[in-house]
Amino acid sequence: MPIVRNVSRAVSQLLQSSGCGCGVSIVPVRCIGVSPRQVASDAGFHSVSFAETDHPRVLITGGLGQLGVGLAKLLRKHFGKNNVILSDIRKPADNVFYSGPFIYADILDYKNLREIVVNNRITWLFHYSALLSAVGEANVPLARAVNITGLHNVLDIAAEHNLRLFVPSTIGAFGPTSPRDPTPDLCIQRPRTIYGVSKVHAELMGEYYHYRYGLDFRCLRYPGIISADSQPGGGTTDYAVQIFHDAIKTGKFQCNLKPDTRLPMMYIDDCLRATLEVMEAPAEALTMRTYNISAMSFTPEELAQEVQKHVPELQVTYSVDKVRQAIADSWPMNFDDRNARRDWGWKHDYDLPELVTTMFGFLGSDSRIAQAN
Ligand SMILES: NC(=O)c1ccc[n+]([C@@H]2O[C@H](COP(=O)([O-])OP(=O)(O)OC[C@H]3O[C@@H](n4cnc5c(N)ncnc54)[C@H](O)[C@@H]3O)[C@@H](O)[C@H]2O)c1
Ligand SMILES: C[C@@H](O)[C@H](N)C(=O)O
Repeated sequence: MPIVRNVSRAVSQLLQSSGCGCGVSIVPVRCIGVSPRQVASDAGFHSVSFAETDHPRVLITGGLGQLGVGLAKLLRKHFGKNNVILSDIRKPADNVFYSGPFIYADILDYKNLREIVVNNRITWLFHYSALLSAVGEANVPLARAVNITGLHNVLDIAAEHNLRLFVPSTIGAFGPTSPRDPTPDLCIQRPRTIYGVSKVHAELMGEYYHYRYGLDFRCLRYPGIISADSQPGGGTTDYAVQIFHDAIKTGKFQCNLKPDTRLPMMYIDDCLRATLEVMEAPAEALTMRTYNISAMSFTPEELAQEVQKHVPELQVTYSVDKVRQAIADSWPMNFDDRNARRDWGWKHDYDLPELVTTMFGFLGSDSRIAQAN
């Protein structure tokens, strides 16, 4: 009994002393072991010049998905090519492999991840590995492992090595009982997908580590992201990328959501710029550690009409995927991002017309538009 009392006294003292989130010295260090793996010595990022050390040393996990390669490109422009390491468990395409440092990193392998962070003196970590909403429902055990166990590894390593940590969340962190039009930063969050549950968990764990251990955790809830030169990884908002490819290739598009399904969306350049901006924001400016960010919101029907301004002969049909539709029906229709705009000056550049024009500019639709006219 006295032991229990002593322990609970110690815990309550700890909790009281760490409430401000500043300067807490205890971090969740896991048992130190010898890693069986070695980072390749020819990876090309060990010999940095002195000037390069002024910049953050960045690691991106899950970097070969829809967003990671673009993020690496943006960060390399700002911090230098060799200061940004892209990682994934997949094999990179030639152009990605030769554009800057790439390394194999499985976020479920704690020791390997720690070794990469230590050997490369990483100071900022962007944690992009995840299974998205639709693929997550198709393989719940894997989604749980990658999205939850993987996050635990990343959090511990980040806290142990004093990293600034970015973890993206999503509109999918809300559910049918959340206010949907608009959805504020702070409201009820009861998502019905393993993806959403894992992202709420990430938000809460990151904030807990911030207040408990002083971890510099930063998180943005992204809308559905639309990009031209990278493919989405199995989400509910994927249709909004596919329509552009199909419009150009076949002039026919079969949408897997109902025509009036309204969801928040964003062009990739806005999303990546927001990510860099929140990471660079002074800590004093951040009144919260998890922010909604918003740009536009549309339905498949509205997107199709805008696309048809560029490809008038596009034929759109609807064949609803029940799983994706149920997910979309539980997500926000509009996102309230006033806190991000107030605290660190978030401002989107792309609305729907600019998005569609930019996508066709990238995908080289000129010949098709010419044919249509
Ligand atoms: N793309 C969007 O519309 C969107 C919207 C909201 C939030 N997000 C979030 O942004 C992040 C990046 O999204 P994305 O669209 O690039 O995802 P994606 O599905 O395209 O890519 C995820 C990457 O994670 C990797 N991965 C899977 N298991 C791994 C493991 N064990 N170790 C290391 N890597 C592993 C995959 O190989 C893949 O390349 C995710 O966390 C996602 O939840 C994306
Ligand atoms: C919105 C988002 O997190 C992802 N694009 C998905 O649909 O799952």
